[in-house]
Amino acid sequence: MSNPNDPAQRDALLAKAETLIEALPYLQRYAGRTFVVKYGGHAMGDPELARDFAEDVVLLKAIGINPVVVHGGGPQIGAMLKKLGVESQFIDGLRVTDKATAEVAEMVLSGSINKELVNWISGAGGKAIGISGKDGRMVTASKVRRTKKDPESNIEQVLDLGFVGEPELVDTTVIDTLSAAGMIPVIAPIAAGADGETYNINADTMAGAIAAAIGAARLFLLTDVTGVLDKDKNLLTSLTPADIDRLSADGTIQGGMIPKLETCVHAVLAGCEAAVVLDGRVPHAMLLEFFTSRGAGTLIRAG
Ligand SMILES: Nc1ncnc2c1ncn2[C@@H]1O[C@H](COP(=O)(O)OP(=O)(O)O)[C@@H](O)[C@H]1O
Ligand SMILES: CC(=O)N[C@@H](CCC(=O)OP(=O)(O)O)C(=O)O
Repeated sequence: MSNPNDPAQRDALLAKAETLIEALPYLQRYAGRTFVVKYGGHAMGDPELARDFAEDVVLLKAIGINPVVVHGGGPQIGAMLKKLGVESQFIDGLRVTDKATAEVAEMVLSGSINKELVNWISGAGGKAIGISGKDGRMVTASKVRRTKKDPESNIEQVLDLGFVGEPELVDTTVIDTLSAAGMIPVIAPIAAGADGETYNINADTMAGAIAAAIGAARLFLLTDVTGVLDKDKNLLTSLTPADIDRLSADGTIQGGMIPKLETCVHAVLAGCEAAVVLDGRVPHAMLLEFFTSRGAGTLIRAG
């Protein structure tokens, strides 16, 4: 039992009090606002990290901030496809998705992973509700179109990624209703298109579109690196959309970091105050980033 009168314990308890006081301006500024948090598939493998993450989300809710969780599950979809003997191809960090792959993606994301995360949050004392973009017609997806210049002919080629979608319309009614009722929405990155087809959406893209539609105070993208790194692997602590254009053009940003930063730019240009790419391997990464003045990861602002 903690005893503030015990000189041996006093310093540690005072340090705890100071940490809480350090958080006070942030609590005052962000009470009633929404934070969209993207939890990546890589981070889900570690039960201790999952428990820490769930506790952070529940703590945010308890202090009056509305967390909205969007989850990934790329490695888990990959593992299931492997069991089924299906190989995946990625273009610019996006999984080329035929009809059968879309079915597997929906099963893994909306089924097992979504409910696992709901369970972690319930275990930490929160009331989480698992949904996908299909529920309440929250997200209407459109088919992603990508082009690439053929290096020999210099002709622009259209790449077909199949049922890979991006959020075209976001109706936040379901999120607003759940949040106002004291619940924590946990969202799988699957949505229907206006054509009625099921689309597989990159989880970062889904999170950014939702953050943009809500006008979130923060978009947190938890991943498996310390943040955005330069060519010498040094952490870039803050970036603007112009910096990101430059880093994309010179090849510093690759693979999964491409949709992540495209999403951040989209969100901050649409009114989300700031997006942060941070290391989900660090226990309580989100709380440390937000409630202390030390900050971690890469902060992206409109300019
Ligand atoms: N400039 C960069 N800085 C940091 N990571 C980068 C960069 N360019 C590419 N990456 C890659 O992006 C990965 C993160 O994206 P991704 O694998 O999609 O993560 P998640 O599953 O968390 O969404 C990193 O592990 C790293 O390999
Ligand atoms: C189109 C596309 O690439 N969709 C992703 C959806 C899951 C995801 O984004 O998961 P992570 O955040 O864990 O990578 C996929 O199929 O892997």
